[in-house]
Amino acid sequence: MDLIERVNGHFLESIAAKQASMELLSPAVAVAAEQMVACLMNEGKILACGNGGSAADAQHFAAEMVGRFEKERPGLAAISLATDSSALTAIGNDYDFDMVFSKQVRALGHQGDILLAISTSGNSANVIEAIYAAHERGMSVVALTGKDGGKIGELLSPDDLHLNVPADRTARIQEVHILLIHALCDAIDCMLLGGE
Ligand SMILES: O=C(CO)[C@@H](O)[C@H](O)[C@H](O)[C@H](O)COP(=O)(O)O
Ligand SMILES: [Zn+2]
Repeated sequence: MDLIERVNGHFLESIAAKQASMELLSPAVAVAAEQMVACLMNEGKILACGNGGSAADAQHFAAEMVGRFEKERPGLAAISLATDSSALTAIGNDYDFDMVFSKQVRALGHQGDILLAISTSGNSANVIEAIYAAHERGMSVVALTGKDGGKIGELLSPDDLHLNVPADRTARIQEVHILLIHALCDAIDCMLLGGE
């Protein structure tokens, strides 16, 4: 087996997924960034959640909000719900793993906050529960999914935004998700600080 060919295949597939996503999702990313800026300027915050690679994405996003992305600016209010190992293990152990994010949303979320829900399949039960909890709290949802959007695609409300990556392979969807997250960070900074 030619491993270089195989690696080239990953690059080509990733490029194709990104090209298709650009054509489909750029306007929705701009709207999501506008909603996030409005939320942050109104004393709101963004809660982010996901499993596995998407947990890393939630943490990555929150770090770039609270710290910085590319430009110097005051920190912005965002929390990864996938990062506190004590909360995750306590809720998972004492209640149910399906509740690890929703319990945190109910504890921390307020009307006007935004939930950034990340799931490549759109079917992770704990992310779905977090969306129910966000709706209950009067929060809107920005959902990053892939494949057919899964159950998440069906339960979003008209106030929510669905960024569904048109790809089937989890790795490719994750690669587009991190690009979408960086594009969101850049658009938020551009609105707050002006573009160069
Ligand atoms: O990073 C990867 C695969 O690339 C895995 O860790 C993956 O994130 C996990 O299997 C997740 O549990 C998948 O959940 P989801 O994206 O379907 O919500
Ligand atoms: Zn991965």
